[in-house]
Amino acid sequence: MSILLGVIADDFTGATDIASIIAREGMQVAMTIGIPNEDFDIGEAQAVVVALKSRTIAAADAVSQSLEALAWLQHRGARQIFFKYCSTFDSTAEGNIGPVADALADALGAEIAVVCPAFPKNGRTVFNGHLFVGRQLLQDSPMKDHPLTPMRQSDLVALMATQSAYPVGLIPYDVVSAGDTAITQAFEASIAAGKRHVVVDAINDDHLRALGRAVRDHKLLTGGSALAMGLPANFGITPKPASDASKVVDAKVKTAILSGSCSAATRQQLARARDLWPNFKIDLEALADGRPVVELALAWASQQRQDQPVVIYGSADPEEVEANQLRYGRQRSGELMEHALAEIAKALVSDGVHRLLVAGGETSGAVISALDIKGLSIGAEIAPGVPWTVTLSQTPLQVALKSGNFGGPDFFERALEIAG
Ligand SMILES: Nc1ncnc2c1ncn2[C@@H]1O[C@H](COP(=O)(O)OP(=O)(O)OP(=O)(O)O)[C@@H](O)[C@H]1O
Ligand SMILES: O=C(O)[C@@H](O)C(=O)CO
Repeated sequence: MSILLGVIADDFTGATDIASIIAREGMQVAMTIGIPNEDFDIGEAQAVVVALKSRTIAAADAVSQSLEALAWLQHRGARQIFFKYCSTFDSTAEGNIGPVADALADALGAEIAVVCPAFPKNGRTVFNGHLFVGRQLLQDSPMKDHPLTPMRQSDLVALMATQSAYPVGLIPYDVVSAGDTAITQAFEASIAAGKRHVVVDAINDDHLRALGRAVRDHKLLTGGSALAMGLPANFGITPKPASDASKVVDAKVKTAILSGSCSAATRQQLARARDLWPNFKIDLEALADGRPVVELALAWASQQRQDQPVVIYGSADPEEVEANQLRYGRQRSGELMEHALAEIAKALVSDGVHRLLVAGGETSGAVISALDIKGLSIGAEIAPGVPWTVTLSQTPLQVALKSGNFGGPDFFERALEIAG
């Protein structure tokens, strides 16, 4: 069967985010970790989400991986391609959003591509081309201190223009609120004006649904997951009741919460989790000194009660992260922590942990890659953009990959409540 929608996501949490939104709107979704083999079984999937870990790698590598994913999706007949990036436009000085969007537009022969990271349910809105996180401009939000992709500019037209080789336009709020016909006309005017990428304002879900209708014939869409909300309807698909596919694992399974996310939201969630459950902090300095931190964490975990989750985290406040980065370098600090958490995940799973909650996009990428998981099926939504998933592996694991900034303060408790 040919697929309708092909999604290329630049990180794993973002991939589960968009997969859960598409599934909620009624599409059968398969999610692959990395570019799948030719024989990857997509079953009855109408949409396939290819999860890459390409957000912070070299731009040239992000482009080549994305093009490879595109080729795979085209081979499966995908009628429309969606490049999913973060709702806070997480990117480095080199990209990778612009270079990947350019390359996909070229490969598809797309004359225009929307740029819309808005995710109103999670407080991300775009107004006059500026990205807001709650009431703050992106550049004033905690994203300015992100360990890997500090965002210090909120004007998406300017940001995209520095990353892309093509002219960038804007479809502002007044046009968007006039509805899909007005948006369609504005896209035509943008093409006539020589624009290739167009930032589109959206401050609520109605705007995104109108935009979804207006882009029904576009070959390439780029944006956050909420832009996908209106797409299944373009293919005549209607929403289905919530799935309970996540509840395949016994309720009393051993559970671990692993966090490398240093976002304000995760730190608040962790503060609550630490009050409730046994917890262990990974010391980056000890890791850098080559001390056996992973072994210590595992020995500690093995002494904890089996009927409650263990919480293992590296997450730290911006001052501590900055001090670590000054001492060990930004990339090395991130890699040391990701590697340690991934090794811990591997050992915990072989020791019988069957339910994992992982916080942080890069961290999730490291953990899922280390576990050698090839795909995930999407289950119940814990919070907007964060579903439970079940791994497509011989011994299925129940996994939730939480984007750093997603979820309320009680996210971890809520996740365990609905896990079964
Ligand atoms: N104590 C620490 N010092 C320095 N870096 C750290 C520390 N703890 C974690 N890190 C690194 O910070 C980075 C956090 O990125 P990650 O993508 O995992 O979380 P996030 O940015 O909050 O999530 P998302 O990308 O979903 O928004 C990782 O590379 C992680 O290894
Ligand atoms: O769009 C978002 O905010 C998330 O899906 C994400 O990509 C965070 O890493």
